[in-house]
Amino acid sequence: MSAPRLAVDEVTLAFSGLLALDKVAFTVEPGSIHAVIGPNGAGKSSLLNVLCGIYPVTGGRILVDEQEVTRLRPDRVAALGVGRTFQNIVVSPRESVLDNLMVGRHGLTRAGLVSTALWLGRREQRRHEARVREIAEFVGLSDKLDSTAGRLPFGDLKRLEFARALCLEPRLLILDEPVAGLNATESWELGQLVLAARASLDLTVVFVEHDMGVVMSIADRITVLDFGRVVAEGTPAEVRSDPTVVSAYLGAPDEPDPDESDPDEPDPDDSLTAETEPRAERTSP
Ligand SMILES: Nc1ncnc2c1ncn2[C@@H]1O[C@H](COP(=O)(O)OP(=O)(O)OP(=O)(O)O)[C@@H](O)[C@H]1O
Repeated sequence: MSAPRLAVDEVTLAFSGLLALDKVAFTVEPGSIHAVIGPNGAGKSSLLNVLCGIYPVTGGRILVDEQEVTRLRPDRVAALGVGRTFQNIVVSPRESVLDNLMVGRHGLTRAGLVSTALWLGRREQRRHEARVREIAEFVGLSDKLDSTAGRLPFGDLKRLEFARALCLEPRLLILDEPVAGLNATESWELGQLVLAARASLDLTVVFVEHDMGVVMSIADRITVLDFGRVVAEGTPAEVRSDPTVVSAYLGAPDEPDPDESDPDEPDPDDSLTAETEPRAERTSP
């Protein structure tokens, strides 16, 4: 199955009076990488949660290709090929890397999560394990498969989260702050992995990220949220020069560095800096 189109159509999400999302609308073209950015509290995680069926929308529609997923349960959305990672790493710290990745396969089996350990026949288990090993190799974790997940360095944990989402064989991959907490080199490497996964696995990718170096270097298009509303949308070049975005979220661009040595590798200290401090409580949506 090929990479799907995602359509977010006037989606609204209210939490007892607070509009976390206010008629949010955008389209993600098949095979593209789409970033969602905005200040803290803008509604980015809420958006990812409605895309995955974790939060039921208050209004509007979400379509993956022609399939409306708006009111499907998270497991039904996942079964349609929507995989995701979470802002806070969710792995089983006492299990091995291999077992954590095998759990990522449960949605593809008839047995389901409860009986992951009792799965079907040995042949199917071997088939899943072979695929897990390929994915571990792809993300650079093949020599850590027997390690206990809780003992991994943070950079490997982020790769494990990413790999586990890939183990679902998603068509639409949703990443919540994939490089948060990583250093500049690790962030750049994970960004390159997202690009490689899109190319080799034929994925559509939606991700939330505060690291503007990564956003600007891997996103095809960017949607900017503020107070639950779309305030800008466009290519990285369009968004970084949009005065509304610059004043609401991005700092002013610096002068270009004439000594920049490798134009292919993004400067970890990208000239745009995102506001990541907590914002004052909103007064009106
Ligand atoms: N479960 C919830 N119950 C009530 N309010 C919520 C809930 N989840 C989010 N909110 C509120 O919805 C608004 C949007 O929050 P959300 O977490 O989506 O923002 P965000 O852009 O992801 O922020 P951050 O960058 O800090 O992760 C905030 O005002 C938040 O307090």
